[in-house]
Amino acid sequence: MSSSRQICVFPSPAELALSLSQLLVHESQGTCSFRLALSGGSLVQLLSRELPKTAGLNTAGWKVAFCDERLVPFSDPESTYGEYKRQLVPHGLLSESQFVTIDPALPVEEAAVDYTKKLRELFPDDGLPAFDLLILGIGPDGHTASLFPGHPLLQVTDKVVAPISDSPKPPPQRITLTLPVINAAKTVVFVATGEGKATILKRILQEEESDPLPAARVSPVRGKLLWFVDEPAARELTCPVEKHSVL
Ligand SMILES: O=C(O)[C@H](O)[C@@H](O)[C@H](O)[C@H](O)COP(=O)(O)O
Repeated sequence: MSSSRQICVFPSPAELALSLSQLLVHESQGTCSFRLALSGGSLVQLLSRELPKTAGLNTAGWKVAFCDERLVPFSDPESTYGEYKRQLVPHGLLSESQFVTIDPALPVEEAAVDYTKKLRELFPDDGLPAFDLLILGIGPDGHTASLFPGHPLLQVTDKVVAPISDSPKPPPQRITLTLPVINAAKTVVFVATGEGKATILKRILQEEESDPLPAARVSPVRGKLLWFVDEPAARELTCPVEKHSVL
């Protein structure tokens, strides 16, 4: 478990989204290059509602990649990039060229290799890509990105991006950042809302299991780990948390 873990509890998803947007302003200000990786699921709506109205946000130097992506055409409602594009590009907040996207026409193994090359261009130095900020979600099974409990991908240490073709959460074919890349990030923020996440959140944050859930394996090597959760998701937690109210 990370020693610098910070658990921030918000009364509602709206307050959480406001704080997350302020974190993005804070982390990206004063840098000419800000490399961010986003997740799909409910995070898309949460960010898309809040970011366009966030004061002080300068996205000019942003490059936006994905913690995982579903191998479907961008026009498919299941495409994570497709959803962000539909929500954020019309506002002029980000342009299409700022996103680092998969090639959904490739077979899944080749899509992972192709995405690795694109990330290597984004991080020209040797070694593991170290994103400035990663935003992750969690599933009710404890998965994060497309790393699922008990799946062999949890053991992968020699790849930046891995393919998965048997994802228990549809669609089955996806690509995902591997754990070493997630743990190389400078800041990792988990976002979890709703009482459907309460039980798994307690397991992830409070129980030291011999075979930890994927989300419990996230512990940035040199970076910081933040949890942004709402009150229903935090309901079962008995560990120290910070209560925030920003509205
Ligand atoms: O492709 C995906 O589905 C996501 O990237 C996935 O990892 C998501 O972040 C979690 O499943 C949480 O999803 P919710 O926020 O919708 O519960």
